[in-house]
Amino acid sequence: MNPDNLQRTDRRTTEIQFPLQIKAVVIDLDGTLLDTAMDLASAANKMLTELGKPELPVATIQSFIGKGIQRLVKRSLTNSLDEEPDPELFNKALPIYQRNYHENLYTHTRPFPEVVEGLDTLKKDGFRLACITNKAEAFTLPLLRATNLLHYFEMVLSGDTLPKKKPDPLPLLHACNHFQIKPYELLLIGDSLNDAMAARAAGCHIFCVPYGYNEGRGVNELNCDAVVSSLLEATKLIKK
Ligand SMILES: O=C(O)COP(=O)(O)O
Ligand SMILES: [Mg+2]
Repeated sequence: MNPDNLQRTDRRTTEIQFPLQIKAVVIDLDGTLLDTAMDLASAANKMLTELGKPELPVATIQSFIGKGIQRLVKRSLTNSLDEEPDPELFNKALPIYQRNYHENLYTHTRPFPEVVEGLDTLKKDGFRLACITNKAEAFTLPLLRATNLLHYFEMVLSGDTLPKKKPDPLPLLHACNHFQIKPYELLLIGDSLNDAMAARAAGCHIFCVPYGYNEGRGVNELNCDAVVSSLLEATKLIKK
């Protein structure tokens, strides 16, 4: 085992006691609340077709999800995680992507299993709830409304709501300020390295679900307090 893992295991068993005492729960959208990959991938492939480029496998595009729509478009254009496309091509591609995604925002998108049951339980148990996503607000709000999840959340912070998005801690610190709580009284439930890094940087707790989108990084690699099979499972590890 590498020393980093040893340190992490040690920190978990000595400092973390379950059930965790917290006041608010913040939940990631893509890959945690909603299974959006199919609709995100179809919009990317329609964009590629309109630009005369070959389509990509859905699994490839799924591995590009995590850092917002602009990054997803860049990754789809270059078929790589980090390469920058020609700026002119990107400027042409972005509105094509946005139009296609708007047209089919929730054709296949559904909540993952036990999301609704988990949110009902969190609400019944009296936790304050927010959604924090890297997705642009123009897509976030219609999607949460269409899937009947919007009413659970006191606050929704999208990728373009604040000057910085996850993995920056700003959205989580903004939520702590809104709820008037300390960072350690807030739990983020997410699916990716962006969530884990944001939570650690803010000093919040973090649980990860294993079924989401993680840019090719297995959930066990992430520095989180627990891996939970669903939102409903998460409710068993926390108390007010
Ligand atoms: O829009 C993305 O790329 C990811 O969004 P998320 O933060 O809800 O996972
Ligand atoms: Mg996510």
